[in-house]
Amino acid sequence: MTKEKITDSSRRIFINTFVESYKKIWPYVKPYSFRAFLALLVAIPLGSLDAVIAWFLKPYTDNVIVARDASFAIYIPLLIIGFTIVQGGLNYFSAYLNTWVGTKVSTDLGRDLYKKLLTMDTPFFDKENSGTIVQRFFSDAFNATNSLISNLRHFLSKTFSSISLVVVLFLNSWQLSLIAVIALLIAFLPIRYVRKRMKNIVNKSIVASAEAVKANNETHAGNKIISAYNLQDYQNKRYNSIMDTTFSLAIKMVQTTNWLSPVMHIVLGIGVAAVLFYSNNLIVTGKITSGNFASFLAAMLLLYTPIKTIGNNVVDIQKAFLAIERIFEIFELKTKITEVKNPVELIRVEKEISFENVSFEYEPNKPVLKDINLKTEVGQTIALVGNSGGGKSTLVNLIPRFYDVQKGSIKIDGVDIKNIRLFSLRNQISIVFQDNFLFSGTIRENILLGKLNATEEEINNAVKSAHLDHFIASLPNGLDTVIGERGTTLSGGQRQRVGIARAFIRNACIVILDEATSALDNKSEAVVQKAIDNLVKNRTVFVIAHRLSTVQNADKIIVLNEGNIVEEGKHEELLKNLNGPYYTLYNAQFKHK
Ligand SMILES: Nc1ncnc2c1ncn2[C@@H]1O[C@H](COP(=O)(O)OP(=O)(O)OP(=O)(O)O)[C@@H](O)[C@H]1O
Repeated sequence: MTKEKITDSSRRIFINTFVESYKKIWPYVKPYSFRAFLALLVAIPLGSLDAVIAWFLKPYTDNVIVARDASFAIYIPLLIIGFTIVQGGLNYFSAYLNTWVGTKVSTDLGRDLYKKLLTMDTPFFDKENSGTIVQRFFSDAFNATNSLISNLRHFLSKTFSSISLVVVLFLNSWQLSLIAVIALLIAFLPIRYVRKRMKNIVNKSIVASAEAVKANNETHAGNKIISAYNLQDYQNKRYNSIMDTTFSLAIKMVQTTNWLSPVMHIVLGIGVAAVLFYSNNLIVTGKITSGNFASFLAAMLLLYTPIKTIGNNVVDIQKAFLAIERIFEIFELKTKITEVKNPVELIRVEKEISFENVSFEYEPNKPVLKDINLKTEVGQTIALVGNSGGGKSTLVNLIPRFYDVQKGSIKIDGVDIKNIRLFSLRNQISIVFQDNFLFSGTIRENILLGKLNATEEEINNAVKSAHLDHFIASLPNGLDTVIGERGTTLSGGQRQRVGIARAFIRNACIVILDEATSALDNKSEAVVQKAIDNLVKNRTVFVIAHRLSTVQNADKIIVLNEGNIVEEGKHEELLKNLNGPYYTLYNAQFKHK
């Protein structure tokens, strides 16, 4: 490709991105287009007023300085006061309008980004770290729109200021103006070369600041491990290395962009020198008056500030556009878990849930479940046991479609769950994990998450069934007691029972218990087990438990090792097979006890 072609295509890319970015952000500006338009209009007189001083110098020089006619100068103080008041008022109005529109746009964008985040699926959250999510779904949107709006405001007023000053230049002398304009154009040339290099640095900076946010999040979540293992120095070193990267990227950015200003300064300086050199001839031959020259020079010098500001603004606007590109990339993110057209509504499970030749892998060619066939009738309890990493959690995670099977299918009453409306499928499932996530807020709010419109009676019922009633009665604020973030002010058993109450109030026909009692001591386990017994009554249950004592009453026990069902049956039947994996597991637990 020739040099011109490269230049031409990079210019096209720049203009296209500019237009594309605007097209994308337009729906967000549209509802406020009147104010946005007004803000734009205000920028015209605000910028153009800069030229008044320069233009004024011509009659002033010709009348007062050259012709010595003082009467002309009488109104000047009044004019200056009036002019300043108008410009001050316009400045305030422009800042107000721009901030109003900008903040509206950025908060609307923030709302939509959060809405998008809520639609993302488990495979997405497995892949993205918390820092990247904060950065991409939150910080980027606010920084980009705020920077865009404020830079755009200055860009507009300074552009109008430049245009009006250029008009003054031409009104005074077209010959000198040509020299000045050529100098300005040359000064602007380097701007577009900067963009490509910036993009790379900006992308790296985003990764670095996402790492910093992640490190802060992990320090909060893992504070006990950090204290217990004296990891302060270790964490500090890791954080320092992130900060070093941030610093070197910031410097790289300065090196990439900050040469623009001095280069423009030098080119414009050469322009002023050329104008002065040529103007001697024009004045001597009487082609321009002294007033023309004074006004021209003032306009040219005044032009330097807005042009320089525009240079910086363009760099910042480009940064904002790069951020906007990234924001709109988020809106285009596709989830792996999708819904078919016209999905079936799941009202309740009537007959059975079946796994038919189900195979699954998180990563290509690393099968986690291999050709699983499994059937459970409604109201039955299926227990999953087996070696660690055998695929038990993975298997139950497939039922609410946290992940989709790659081969085979899971069916509810003969309907593939991929054909069921996701909302209705999940509405029929209550899950209790080993570590139930509790949200900041009150105990009541956390229980209500299972069913937002539950009645007081339903809440009390859930509390009783989860064996939480005595504990709640002992609290001064009862159900309205505020628990810390993630429920840190509760014990493990209490947290678990709040999770069970939440699952209970949902009243779903499928219950999944993923090691719901594994983290508890025997005493807490006994209470939680009672709560679980209430939860699973008359429902179809999948239970994963390491303690085999808790699964002895299951209708069917499945032993899952390395992704294969290696044995299945009732407890007593399985124990008869003295060479079988269940017997080995059972024996191992009793020997440990
Ligand atoms: N999100 C994930 N991404 C990639 N691999 C995963 C993911 N979750 C689990 N795995 C892998 O899948 C395999 C099965 O894990 P799974 O959690 O289903 O086993 P498990 O039988 O429940 O184990 P445990 O009894 O220890 O909880 C493991 O090798 C694990 O490393």
